[in-house]
Amino acid sequence: VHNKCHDEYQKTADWLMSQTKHRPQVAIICGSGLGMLADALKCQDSFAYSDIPGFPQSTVQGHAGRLVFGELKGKSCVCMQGRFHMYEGHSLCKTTFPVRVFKLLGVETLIVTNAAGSLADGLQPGDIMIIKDHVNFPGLVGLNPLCGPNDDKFGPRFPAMSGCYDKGLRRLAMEIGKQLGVAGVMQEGVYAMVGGPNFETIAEARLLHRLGVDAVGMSTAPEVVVATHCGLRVFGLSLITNKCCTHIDSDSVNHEGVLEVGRLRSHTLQQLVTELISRMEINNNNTSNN
Ligand SMILES: O=P(O)(O)O[C@H]1O[C@H](CO)[C@@H](O)[C@H]1O
Ligand code: HPA
Repeated sequence: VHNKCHDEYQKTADWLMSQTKHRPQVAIICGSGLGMLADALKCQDSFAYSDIPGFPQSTVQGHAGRLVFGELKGKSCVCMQGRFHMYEGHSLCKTTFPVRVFKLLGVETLIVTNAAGSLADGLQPGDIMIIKDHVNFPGLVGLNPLCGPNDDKFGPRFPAMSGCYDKGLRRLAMEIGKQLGVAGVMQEGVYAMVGGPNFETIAEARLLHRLGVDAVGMSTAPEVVVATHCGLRVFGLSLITNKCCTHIDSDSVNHEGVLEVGRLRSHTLQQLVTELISRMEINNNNTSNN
């Protein structure tokens, strides 16, 4: 366990607030190949992760490694173009570092996105799965970012995780999907995080299927656990980029194919996220000074 102390999150938050006038209410974490979600932001201030004190570095193709602040439909946002994964060798505390920084910046709602493989018969590549719940496999065996001394300033020792994907936002997203004419490729489902970086074996994919998992990936759960612990409202979506290999003659999966589906679906995802942010209610009084 490599816990960070409160001061380390605060230092990074203070540095960011000294560099930008934006005071974000909503944070977005872009999944593999989904960095274009930041393109819709107006009046951008952007920072390379390598320039931000305390920030880890992105090492995965399809994750640019840039933090972008900006306005979207009257709301102040911050967007991570590139997330951190456990398989990159980061401690879980590092993979989730930005989430607590967002909390200190005044963010109220976290939108997490990811690329994921489908195990459900009804989910095809290109479909959008609204995450209704998750199975945190690394977490179940103790690989959890909340392990170690609890920081009571962020949240309780034993946080509840039932209901961590906000029901109101899920409902709103489905409604927006209908209005955008993409409801046919949208459904709710359960996401499971595995450690990666290898894609699943056939036996592993079959096991996940039998366990009732709809989509699988190598991220998201730790970020959502840390966000829920510190009281952020969470919305999550998976872009289904491939079917998991459940038979010897299934097409095999590769990262290039994963990124390609992201490119094909970029416009729809951008519309969906933009509308969701535009129509979600924000309770705090934080507004950008820009
Ligand atoms: O979860 P994101 O970051 O979207 O990326 C997914 O895509 C990559 C594999 O192609 C893995 O990193 C997996 O987790
Ligand atoms: O099939 C997959 N498995 C795990 N992670 C993934 N990320 C995209 N597709 C997959």
